[in-house]
Parts: sequence; structure tokens; C-alpha cells
Amino acid sequence: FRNKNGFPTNWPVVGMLPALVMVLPRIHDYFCEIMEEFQLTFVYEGPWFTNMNVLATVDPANIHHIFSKNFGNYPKGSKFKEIFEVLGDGIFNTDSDLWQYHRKMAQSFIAHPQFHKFLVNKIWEKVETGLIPVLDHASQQGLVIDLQDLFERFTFDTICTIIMDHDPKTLRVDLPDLPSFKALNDIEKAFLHRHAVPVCVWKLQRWLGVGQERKYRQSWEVLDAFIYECLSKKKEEMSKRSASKERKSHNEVGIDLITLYMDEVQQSATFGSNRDKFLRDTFLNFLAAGRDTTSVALSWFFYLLTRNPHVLSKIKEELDSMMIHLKYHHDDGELKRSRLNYLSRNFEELNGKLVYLHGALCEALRLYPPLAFEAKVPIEQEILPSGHKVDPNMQIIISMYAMGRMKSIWGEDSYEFKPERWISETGRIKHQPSYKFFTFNAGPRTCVGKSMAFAQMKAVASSIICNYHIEPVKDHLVIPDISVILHMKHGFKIVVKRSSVHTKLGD
Ligand code: HEM
Repeated sequence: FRNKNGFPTNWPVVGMLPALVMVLPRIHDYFCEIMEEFQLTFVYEGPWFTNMNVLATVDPANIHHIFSKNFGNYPKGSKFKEIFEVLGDGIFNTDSDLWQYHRKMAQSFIAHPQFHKFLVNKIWEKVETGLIPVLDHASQQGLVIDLQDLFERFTFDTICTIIMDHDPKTLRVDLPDLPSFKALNDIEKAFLHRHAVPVCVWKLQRWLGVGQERKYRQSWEVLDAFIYECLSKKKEEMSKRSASKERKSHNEVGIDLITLYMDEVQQSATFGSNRDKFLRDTFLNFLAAGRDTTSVALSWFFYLLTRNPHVLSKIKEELDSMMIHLKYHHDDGELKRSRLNYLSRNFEELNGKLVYLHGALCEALRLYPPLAFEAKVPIEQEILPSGHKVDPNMQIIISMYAMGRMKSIWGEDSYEFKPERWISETGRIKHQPSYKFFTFNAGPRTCVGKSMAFAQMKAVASSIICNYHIEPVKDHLVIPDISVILHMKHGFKIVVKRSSVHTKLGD
């Protein structure tokens, strides 16, 4: 499947498709090999007459050009919108004016100090009332648990709470299978299916209402029902409050995103009768953007810690040094509560001080970016900085997974998990340009939820590291799934033990 120069063989009629099919089960690693070998850019020739030519690139100069310098030439486009049609006219799926409108609103609400307060409060509430009880239960009963599943539940509950002021409580000891939680998983599978099969195939399946497309439609209905119910509850609550002229003080808990959006939408004449649809699209986009990305990042982070105990020790040292005065509690429960209280009460301050933890999270996000691929199609033909020509019949694929592992970008030790890479000589976080550390995208469409994600990851990471010891189940295979989101194919099976009381904090 490769010719003597190392290129995938370009066969008559079928092009390089056989080589691609052969490597599909290990596509992420294959991308790494081929990108390093071909100086970061490679043209894949698809079967004849299919318009399936692809330019795969991880060259930072190309990324900078596509995502920032000539951003206007690379919109999401109609194909993307068709595949992700359930997301409606939300921020992910739109271009031009409507996207700008979404973007401005999202940025201003996420930066709202009252929303930030709400976010931090709710994240810690979920840690204390959801995550810790489930881990304690597993520790007491000696259960094997799937940490990836736990994190998905954690992020689903927190994201629903912070954007819709509704906690579905999927993170409980009995781990319930709620329809809305499951529906989001099925929708994600359908996205992959629509990417993988020819358009005419999935469109026929959609028309017939069969296979993955049937599940897609059903999940769509479940999610709509869930979101519209949350919206109507919130509206009812808001109108009751304004009827009774009651002014709820937000100072204590802060303001959720739905209240900020509803206030804006009520006052704007732009929406007419489409207000509910706008809110539905907005919340579904946030839900899709914020759940699996953060949970997958946490899963790989803990996986890397179990394989790099020296990094875990350094994170513990950093956390210990912040909580020095809590070392001498002797009652186990009391100690755990004190640590948690301390972390949650001082989170704002700690968030900026936990430099090593921040570096370790960035390092995990570099090696295992939650979104593994990004695709673009140019509107007009042009030459990229690498010298390759692209045109509207060509798809450009960027493998974030390969990009984070290139020796020519990150150095000879690019495969090593080294948080030190992110720390400057003065002990501060070293900034890396987004066209090099591409995990959160680059340019005008950079992830708007990055700081939200870091707040969640730090809260979860510090509470678990301070209170528990995690042991991966022996012989359980941890490998990335072949999907747009870099899930662990078989989850991350672990046993958890509460840290001993009598050892030094962090031992
Ligand atoms: C570790 C966690 C996360 C990672 C790695 C991540 C990564 C990304 C990436 C790569 C994009 C670009 C996607 C594209 O345009 O195709 C993106 C966009 C976006 N992200 Fe995140 N994200 C994370 C967490 C979050 C969270 C928690 C939220 C908030 C709920 C969020 C909200 C968004 C939104 C709204 C966009 C669309 C921005 C736009 O198109 O203008 N993300 N994110």
C-alpha cells in the first residue's frame, strides 16, 4: 500500500483509498507518521470522479493562514451545516453576520462577572454533591468504575446547570441513563456516520427513516423536548418573578446564561416569533461544545497521570503548598471537607496560582486534543504558505492529534508528557500561539469556552488528586476511538481509593 518513496500507493480508479481503508483503525497515529514524513502537508488523491481530494496539513504557517490571515476564504459552508443540521442556526453552524451576532453575545455573556460567579459556584456544587459521593461510594464498595463515563456525567450536569439553570443529576451513585444524556451520544455517532458515508447514502437513509438516521431523528426529538421544557420552566419562573415584582438578588450565586440570553432576546425586536428557536439553537450548541470536549480532556489527563507518577507527585506538591495549614486535621471526613472547602472558597486565587497543574492540563490537551480533526473548504482557489494549491473541490483536513505530536513543531521529546514545557524560567505559564497549540482552534473562531473548560478541569483535577488514589484496571486497553471527538474507545476503567488520613497530605 506504499510505493518505494513511502507514499501511499495511488492506484488507477480507486486512488489512495485502499491505503486509507487499511490504516483506518489507527488513523490518528497514521496521520502522525505521514505528516512527519512529508514535512507537515500531504495531498491525498481520492478515487477518480469523486471529488474526494484532500489536503492534510499540520503546518503552523498554513493553519495561521487558513484560520486567521485569510479567514474569509474558509467559512463553515453548506456541507458542514447539512451534517450538523440538528445544531440549527447556532454559533457552530453559521457564518457571516449571524455568526458574528452569536459570537459577540456569547463572548460578552461568558465574560459577565455575575455569570463567572455562577459558573464557579455550580462547578464546586457539582464536585461536592455529585463527584465526591460517587467516588466515595466506589471506594467504599471497591467497585470498578469508568472514569470517562463519570466525567461525561459531570460535564453534562454542569453544562446544563450553567447554561439552562437545570441540573439533570446524571452523576449519582446509581448512574441513571437519562434520555437526554443518551440522545447527545447518539447524535454524535450520527455526525460521524454522515462524515464517513457518501452524502447520497445518508440522505437516502434519512428519507427512509432507517439505521443511524432513524436514531438521529429520535435523539433530535428527545433533545428538543428537553431544551424546550427547560426554557418554558425558566420563562414561567421569570414571569412569576416580574409579576410579583420580586427582584432576586444574584449577588450570592451569580447569574446563569439562560437569564442573560432571555433578557437580551426579550428586548430585541430582531427575533419576532423565532425567539424560542434562537434560544434552543444557542443552548444545544453550547451543550454539544461543552460536554464531551471537557470530559474527554479530563479522562486523558488522568490516564497520563497514572502513567507518569512523577508528574502526579509534582501536582500534589503544588496543591499541598497552597493548603499547608490544612495538614494536621485527624478526622478523615473532616480533612476531606476542609480540603474541598478550601479549594472551592479560594478557587479564584488558586486558579491563577496552579501553574504546574495548568501546564499538565495543557500538555494532556496537546497530546490528546478532544477534537481530533478540523475540516475546511476554500471558497476560492489559492496557494497556501507551504506552496500547495487548494481549490473549492478540495477538502483541507487538519489533524489536531498529529499536530500536537510533531517533532518539527514540539521538539524531539514531542511524545513525552512534560508539563515543564509550558512553564517559563520565571515560573509563569509560557504562552504558545494558537496556530501551534491548535487544540482550541485559532483566529476569530477560537473556542469561546476555553476559560470555562479550564475552571472545570482544575476543580475536578484538584479535588480528585487531593482526596483519592486512582489505579487503572490491569490489562484494560485504553486507546483512542476513531471519531471526531477523541473518546477512549473502551472507556477508562479504574478503582479508586480514598487517600489515607495519616499520610501527609498528597501522599
Ligand atoms: C477542553 C475543552 C474544550 C476544547 C478542547 C474545545 C475546543 C474547541 C474547538 C477546537 C472549537 C472550534 C470548532 C470548530 O469551529 O469547528 C471550539 C469552538 C467552540 N467552543 Fe470549545 N472547546 C472546549 C470546551 C468548551 C466549553 C466548555 C464551551 C462552553 C460551553 C465551549 C464552547 C465553544 C463554542 C461556543 C465554540 C464555537 C465558537 C465559534 O464558532 O465562534 N467549548 N471549541
